[in-house]
Amino acid sequence: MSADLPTLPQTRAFLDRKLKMLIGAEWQDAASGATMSFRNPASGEVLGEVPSAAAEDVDRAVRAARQAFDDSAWSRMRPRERQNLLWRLADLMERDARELAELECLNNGKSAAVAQVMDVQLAIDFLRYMAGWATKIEGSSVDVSMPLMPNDEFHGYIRREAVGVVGAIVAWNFPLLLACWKLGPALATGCTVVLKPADETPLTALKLAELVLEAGYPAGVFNLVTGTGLNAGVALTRHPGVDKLTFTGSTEVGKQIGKAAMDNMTRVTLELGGKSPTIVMADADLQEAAAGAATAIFFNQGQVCCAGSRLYVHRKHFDKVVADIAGIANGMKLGNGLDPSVQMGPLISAKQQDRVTGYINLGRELGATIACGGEGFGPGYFVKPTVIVDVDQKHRLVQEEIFGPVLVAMPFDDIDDAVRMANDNPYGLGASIWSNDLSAVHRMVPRIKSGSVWVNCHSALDPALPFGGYKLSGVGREMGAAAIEHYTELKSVLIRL
Ligand SMILES: NC(=O)C1=CN([C@@H]2O[C@H](COP(=O)(O)OP(=O)(O)OC[C@H]3O[C@@H](n4cnc5c(N)ncnc54)[C@H](O)[C@@H]3O)[C@@H](O)[C@H]2O)C=CC1
Ligand SMILES: CCCCCC(=O)O
Repeated sequence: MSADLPTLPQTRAFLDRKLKMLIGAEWQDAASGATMSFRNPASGEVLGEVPSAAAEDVDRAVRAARQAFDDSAWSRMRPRERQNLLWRLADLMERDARELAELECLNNGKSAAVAQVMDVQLAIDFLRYMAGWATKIEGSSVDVSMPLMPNDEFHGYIRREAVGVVGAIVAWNFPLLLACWKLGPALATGCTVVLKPADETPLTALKLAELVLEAGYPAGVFNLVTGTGLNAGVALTRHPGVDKLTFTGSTEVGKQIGKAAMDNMTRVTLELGGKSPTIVMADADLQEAAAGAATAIFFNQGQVCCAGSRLYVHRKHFDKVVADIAGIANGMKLGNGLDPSVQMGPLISAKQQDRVTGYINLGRELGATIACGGEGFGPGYFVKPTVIVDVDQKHRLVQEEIFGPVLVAMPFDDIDDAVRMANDNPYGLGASIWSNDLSAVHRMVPRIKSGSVWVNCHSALDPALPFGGYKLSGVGREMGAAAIEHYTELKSVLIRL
């Protein structure tokens, strides 16, 4: 075990127990007895192991979710009770916020201090927002008539009903937050859930499962299967008993899931990759913009779907802004996320470290200039915060998601140039504009092809604002009223009086 272990005894106790999946009311091993280990990215050491579910385990979980949805205390529960349960779950997460943050830090590498005020708090706030929605899922009535029955009277109305059994598959960059983005609307609308966390990061999902039971949810409402994407993930995606799939991860896998879902006409929402531009205009507050652009790419080690991984700066400020960001990068303290003074942790895995350093080396081969950082190191899976210049729009570094602390930077000459370059990318998740010229900003916002646009900030999220992408960045939205629509079906009712 790593020497950098958590401060809370309950966190250590959690790590020391035998971790099992939650299917129905029981904590279970995989039927085959198969297990898979997960690591502490800060040291590379094995942290523990969980069951590695196969199709038969996923089938048991889906059946438990179906049973709970079709005929249980849950299916008879009224919206106010669903509201109160979600609020109680949020309260329990708040009680155990530090433990959740330490588990996330140990399993993902991110700062425990940041995880507590960002990942855990955003998840708590979102569940409370969704608790409010439980009692506000409304239909509507409409005056209808039938031309072929002119003398008859009718009453028409529209019901919004829970979609059913939800299969949720999430990634490793925000394990708890992504799980709660799926769990919140599902539980608010009366659905039931089978969650598969990422192979690398099962810990906070397991703790969440414990809190769901402690909150008082009936058995089978929330089921947790741990396992690999190719085994448990594929089985869940293809299971005919799943009414809706919700996925966060790579665009490559998202496409596979979307295609598989259509075989069963399973409803599907996909929150995928990104290559979001940060645009620093001629009138920007340059110190604020440089600090904001650095945070936009280096927060969470750049492992953020909407990270500001492309920087476009008005030509007259380009050299200064790049130099300021490089200065911030060179001054960052990298290390174990349990140390509150650490500003950047490791990447999630050796595979991810190799992927990111591979892109940096590709930049060198293509003649780009490494303005700062540019290398990985261990033990653990660290990559220094890196800024790359002397690239052009068609570079793979500019067109492809790197998903690490690597920023590519280019100058632009006018607003049209900036908009064209920002949109010249297969992704469309987020974008930020740094300017105090409201006319220019309001002219640009409608022209930017992305699901979120931030002004003088980046990656700022609120439960009420839908989050999701244009183009290769996904289908559908997380959060907001839009999420309620994705977890419900509409039913039209017409009664001849
Ligand atoms: N948009 C985002 O938030 C994220 C984007 N990514 C991108 O994906 C790249 C690769 O990261 P990975 O961890 O490999 O992401 P991934 O997309 O392969 O894995 C995400 C989740 O999908 C599951 N999965 C994998 N293959 C599956 C399949 N065929 N069917 C069903 N489930 C499957 C995994 O077990 C995990 O739970 C990253 O470098 C990054 O570019 C990765 C994570 C999050
Ligand atoms: C706080 C930002 C969360 C972004 C969610 C994602 O990377 O999938």
